[in-house]
Amino acid sequence: MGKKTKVGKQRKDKYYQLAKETGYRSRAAFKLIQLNRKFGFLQKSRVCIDLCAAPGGWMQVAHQNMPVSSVVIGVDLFPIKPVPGCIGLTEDITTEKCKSAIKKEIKTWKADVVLHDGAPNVGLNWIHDAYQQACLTLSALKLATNFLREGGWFVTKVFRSKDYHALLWVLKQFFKKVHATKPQASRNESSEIFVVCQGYIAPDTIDPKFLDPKHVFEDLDIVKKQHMNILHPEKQKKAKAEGYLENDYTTHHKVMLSQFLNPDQDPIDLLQGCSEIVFDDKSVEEHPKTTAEIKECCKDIKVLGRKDLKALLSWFKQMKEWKASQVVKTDEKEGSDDETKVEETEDNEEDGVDAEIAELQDEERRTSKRKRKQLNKQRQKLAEKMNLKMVLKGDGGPILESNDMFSLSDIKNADELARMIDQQPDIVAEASDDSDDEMKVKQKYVKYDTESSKLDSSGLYYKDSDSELEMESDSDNEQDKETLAFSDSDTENKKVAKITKQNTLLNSKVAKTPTIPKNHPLLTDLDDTDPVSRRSMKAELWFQKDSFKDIDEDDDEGVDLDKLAETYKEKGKKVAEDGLVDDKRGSLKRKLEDESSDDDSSDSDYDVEDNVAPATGKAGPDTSKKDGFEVVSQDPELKRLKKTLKMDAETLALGTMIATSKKFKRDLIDDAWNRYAFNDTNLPDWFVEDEKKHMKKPVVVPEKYTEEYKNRLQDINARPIKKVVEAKARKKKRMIKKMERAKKKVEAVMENADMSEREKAQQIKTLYKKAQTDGKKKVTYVVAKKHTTAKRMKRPQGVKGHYKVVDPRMKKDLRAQKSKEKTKGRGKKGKSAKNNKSMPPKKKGKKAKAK
Ligand SMILES: C[S@@+](CC[C@H](N)C(=O)[O-])C[C@H]1O[C@@H](n2cnc3c(N)ncnc32)[C@H](O)[C@@H]1O
Repeated sequence: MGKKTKVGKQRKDKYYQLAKETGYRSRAAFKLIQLNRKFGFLQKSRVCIDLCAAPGGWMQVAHQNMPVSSVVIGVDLFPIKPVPGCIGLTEDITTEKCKSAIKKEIKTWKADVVLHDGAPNVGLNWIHDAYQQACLTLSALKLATNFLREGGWFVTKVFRSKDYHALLWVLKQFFKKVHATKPQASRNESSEIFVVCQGYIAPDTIDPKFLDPKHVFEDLDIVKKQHMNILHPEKQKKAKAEGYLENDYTTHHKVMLSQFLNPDQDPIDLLQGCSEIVFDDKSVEEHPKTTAEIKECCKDIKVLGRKDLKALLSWFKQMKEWKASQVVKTDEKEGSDDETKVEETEDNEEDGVDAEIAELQDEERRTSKRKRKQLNKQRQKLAEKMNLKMVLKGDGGPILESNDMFSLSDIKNADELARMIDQQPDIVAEASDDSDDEMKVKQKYVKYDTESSKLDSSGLYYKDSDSELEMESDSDNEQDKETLAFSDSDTENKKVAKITKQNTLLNSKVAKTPTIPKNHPLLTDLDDTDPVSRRSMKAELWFQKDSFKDIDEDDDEGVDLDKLAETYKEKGKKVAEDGLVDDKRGSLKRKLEDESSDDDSSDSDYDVEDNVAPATGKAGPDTSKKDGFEVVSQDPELKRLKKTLKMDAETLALGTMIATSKKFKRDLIDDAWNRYAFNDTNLPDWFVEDEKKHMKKPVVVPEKYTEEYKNRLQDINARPIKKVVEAKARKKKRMIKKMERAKKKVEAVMENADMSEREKAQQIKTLYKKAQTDGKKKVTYVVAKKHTTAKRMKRPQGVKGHYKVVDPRMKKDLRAQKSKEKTKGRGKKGKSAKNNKSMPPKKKGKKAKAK
């Protein structure tokens, strides 16, 4: 199109704009970019000839994509404005002169790729233009055959016209693979397509007919062309002097239509020697598909063109099929009359059976679906309950507890209970370690039904066989726990409320079924106010700890300190593992608090009737015994003690030493008393204080013992708290998601053919940059100079990015506010409240809002 500068509105599409922006000389450049992206022919090419190259868009693309110092020769009717690193020739590609001009430039080299985007000066009519273009392509191919190396590429523009297939056929003779494609940059309304030919065969000699438009585009059928041999034109089949067939002395041969419609006959073979087709079948002749045109074609086969022959062949095919269907129909009709009746009855019977089977199958499917649904529902419920710790693993829950198994109304006293335990094979009772005369029964495991569900040492049910369901719900449990822990949504709360309600109802149902008299001997008041029993209970509680379990009375008299240190290490480890050392704060205090709250909850789990220590290993000490039962009392004093007790490394070490060595313990107690201790009352405060300081021998815990605890506590304290870890994990997750989103966007950008590489790179950079920031703009606050308003201030030196100019007053105010927040709550409550009241409310100015 060279100098043709007519630019219609329609031409100014996005590729036009893009070409302007990116500096390509023509929008056609994007077509080559897209073709090259698909086939990658430029990357490995060293020599490229671009035919019809003006204004040079393809030359630019070729130069950019080929290796450095490659040769690009552009040829056009019109002079090409020099493209850096490329050679431009002004020649007509259809001439011999052009060939020698290229030869001059290319010397002895061979081209790796020949491009052709030629469009002749057109305008007469479309058919003429298309033909001209096809001829130009043949000329380009001719040049390509001169300069291409073996295995080289030829890329050409072709218009879809009647000559398209002929052209494609010729191209296929010269190249191993021929791909026809229409790049995005090519307008849809344009009939141009691009043919990428791969792997030039490079024949030694080429029959000039292949490159002669007159011959290639002649209206002759492909069968004829196939006699042409591209590699060995001399071997082309010459028409043999076959002579006449016997009794056949004419060149005009009539063939009956029925012969063509014979399924065993190949119509192409028949067509070879046929001059006229005679209709001998009325039904075919009258068939709607037998058009007047077909009838006309049948009259003289020798004058038919490719198109007509094709139409004729397809008509034969259709007629053959129609004929075959006709035959089948008549056969069916004949046979069907006799068999219809028999078949009908059989069919009816079969249908009935089928329907029945289908119905049964349906029913079965529905039942199994219902069952599955129910099972899923049960599983879900169980998982929810487990989540709320209403039921523990394997806990059948209160529903399973049968009244006849353990009914308080049936048991009047401890003897009765003992008797019942003896009678009930399901209940396994274990006698207490202290074999008192009184019956102290610690029910450790209670089988409460034949399904072997048991109570574990902590009084919780478990099942012997871990069913699949349990395994699932267990894992679900872990997951759901987290969900519940972080979920504060209404639905979750409602769910929890609903389940709790259900459970309460169930509990109450079980508990309320038997009517128990109020003055039942097993019902005891938990609030034991007797201080003596409380103290003894405390002591009992203390000595029930695990640490004292393995201690024999006087076994450790002669224990040496080294041995003690070893034991201490072992024990220390166990203590830490057991969670005596709080793994979050490094303080035992919280752990103890948790324990005490657990106690609370477990206490509250029992109804009044359940005051009887119900088979829990954690049963309290036997302080008050009624009818031989241990009574667990709530001990507020102990709770207070636990709460206030601060366990540092030294105390923990001391505790372990006490627990492991009787001697050490006795010495410690001995040292706490002296002969001057009289337990006097009403002493002055200063004296009491002094006594505390000086009247006891200070306990020295060897440093090496405390060290380990210190280290452990340090480790624990160094750990970030759970909420921080969670927040960090959430942040990380957000970042990962962001990056994934950015990646997707980057992929989209990479696939965008409308953008240049540079634009893509820029956009990708910004996308990643944006993904890496946490979305908050970093704002630098700059304090305004005196007598300058914020608006007037220019960007101060050294300040990059987003900045805000703030008033100096505001800065001071904010600082004051911060320090006030820090000191909030210090001092006496009453006093601060008073002060707050007396302080005037702070004004909320615009400046404060700005922050
Ligand atoms: C569509 S333009 C080529 C655009 C070119 N590929 C580019 O990217 O800038 C077609 C070119 O074919 C050229 N052309 C047409 N007939 C030609 C011929 N016989 N010999 C050489 N060039 C010819 C025209 O001058 C016109 O510049």
